Amino acid sequence: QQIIQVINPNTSAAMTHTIAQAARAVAAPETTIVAVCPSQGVPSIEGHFDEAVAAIGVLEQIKAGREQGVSGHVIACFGDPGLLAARELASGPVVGIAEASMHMATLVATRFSIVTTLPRTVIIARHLLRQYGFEHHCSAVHAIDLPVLTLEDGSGLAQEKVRERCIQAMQQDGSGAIVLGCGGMSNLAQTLTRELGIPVIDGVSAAVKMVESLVALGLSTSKHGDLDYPVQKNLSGQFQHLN
Ligand SMILES: NC(=O)NC1=NC(=O)NC1=O
Repeated sequence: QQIIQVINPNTSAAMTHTIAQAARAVAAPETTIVAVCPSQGVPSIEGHFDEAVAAIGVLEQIKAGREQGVSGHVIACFGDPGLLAARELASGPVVGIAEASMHMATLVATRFSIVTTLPRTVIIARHLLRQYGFEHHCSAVHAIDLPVLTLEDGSGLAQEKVRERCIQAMQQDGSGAIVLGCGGMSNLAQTLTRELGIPVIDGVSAAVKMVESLVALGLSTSKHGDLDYPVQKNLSGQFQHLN
């Protein structure tokens, strides 16, 4: 038995539920998924400011998960907010859904496209492609030009826009795979893969299986060097609970 903590870095309960369902759909029988989100922070993450605010909530959840003895962690926002800080704090493996989906895409295609939410989050995806070394694997990054929380408004409009953008990417980009660029899209991958006949990859499920693999291989975050636990010091005020 093992527990994998899946953190939705935004405070939307509906999106946490969507993410939890996608994680549980692929988790191994011996894996228990614990889905959480910060008690305070941003309702959705749509830029650099939101990511900075959300990162503190991610670290709070990582600390709580480590104290509960979880085997590993998933950061379920396409910006992978707080990823390296989370790896310092965690003892188990920490995988972000952007890096997980990008890695998976490179294993099934020579080029992939990304379909994300607002145009301004395109730059965040581009920063991650460079940081992870996948720039030359990614043909294009598209945005549905709708706010993140429209994915949870029940209208189906955002889901239809994702489908349209995936079809465009398949026809125009010369990509063999498509990466869904938002945790809130995690329930669309299977249907779109079947309908479009192209691997459409969700980062939540990819990250859950990568954490399971790391645990199975006995691999956890290296504490040799820059991902060692944070230097002990006295955090003050509202950050005391992170000590
Ligand atoms: N590109 C994105 O839409 N990132 C995200 N913002 C959120 O609040 N969750 C995501 O996955």
